[in-house]
Amino acid sequence: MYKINSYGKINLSLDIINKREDGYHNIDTIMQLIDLKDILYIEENKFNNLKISCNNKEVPTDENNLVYKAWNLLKKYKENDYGLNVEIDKKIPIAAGLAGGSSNAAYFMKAINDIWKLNLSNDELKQLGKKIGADLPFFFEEGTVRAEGIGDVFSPVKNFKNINVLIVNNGYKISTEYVYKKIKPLNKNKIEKCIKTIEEGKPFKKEFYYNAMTEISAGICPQIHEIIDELYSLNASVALMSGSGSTVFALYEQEDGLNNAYNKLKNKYEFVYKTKTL
Ligand SMILES: C[C@@](CO)(OP(=O)(O)O)[C@H](O)COP(=O)(O)OP(=O)(O)OC[C@H]1O[C@@H](n2ccc(N)nc2=O)[C@H](O)[C@@H]1O
Ligand SMILES: Nc1ncnc2c1ncn2[C@@H]1O[C@H](COP(=O)(O)OP(=O)(O)O)[C@@H](O)[C@H]1O
Repeated sequence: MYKINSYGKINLSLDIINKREDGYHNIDTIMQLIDLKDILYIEENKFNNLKISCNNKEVPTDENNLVYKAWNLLKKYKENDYGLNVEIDKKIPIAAGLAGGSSNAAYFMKAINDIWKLNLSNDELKQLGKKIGADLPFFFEEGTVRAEGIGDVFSPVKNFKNINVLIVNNGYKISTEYVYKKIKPLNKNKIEKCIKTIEEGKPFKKEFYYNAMTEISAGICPQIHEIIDELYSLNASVALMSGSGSTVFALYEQEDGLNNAYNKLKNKYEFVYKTKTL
């Protein structure tokens, strides 16, 4: 049995640059790995197939699961007749802007590459992952990176690890596709300023953190604005929606500020987690 951590991500800032010929959008974002994680339990079976189980009944366990899509991409590289049973212990809220599904698929790909010695390079895995979703390539980079293109062209950012993060999600699921369909590219070119303020370190300057998707997602889930305001009233240094939402994350420079906000909100919203950047 192999036990694999499958970490989530937040977008420390997100800009939409323009719409591409292929219908996707060029984005400019700072992606940050966080210690909020699912756990994948993987073991071989003798049936040359993939069996997925999950403690969250809202996660599909058929070919719609992104792990299944990863299996379909990788199985042609294996030189054995074994299959795999994958149990997903789901902690990351679904359709939340935290890329839980993409993370599961990416960490599954890394694990199988190692377990079955497929000898695929990180870049080959990244290119395969991109076929499953635009968020997958990030999980072959990890840490803190600037992502452009559809989210697959990376440049380094000074690492931003071990920062206190409060994750607040009211359980409202938002379709990424819906938000991208509604959004007008803004290209506010604010990412450079956010990178600069990250490189300067603390104190965090909230005016430089920005998510171009917030207004669209808050249009269908107004509570996003309420949660942001509430987090600022609880002394968050930064409070911002992650990705297409509905998750809002807050950065706290001090542990006691984080603990105070957590204790005030933990019984008010469906998912409230204390975590750290990785
Ligand atoms: C918004 C972001 C920001 O990190 O994250 P989430 O909120 O999903 O976590 C990502 O761009 C989400 O990436 P991901 O969720 O993998 O998107 P995909 O499954 O590849 O695409 C879902 C749909 O979103 C649109 N899409 C996605 C990525 C992109 N750069 N441009 C797009 O227009 C496309 O219409 C696509 O059909
Ligand atoms: N392993 C998985 N974990 C979570 N959601 C998954 C998974 N595989 C497929 N899905 C589907 O993907 C959608 C949400 O994916 P997720 O990565 O959680 O969203 P987001 O990218 O917004 O964080 C949901 O519709 C869910 O049914």
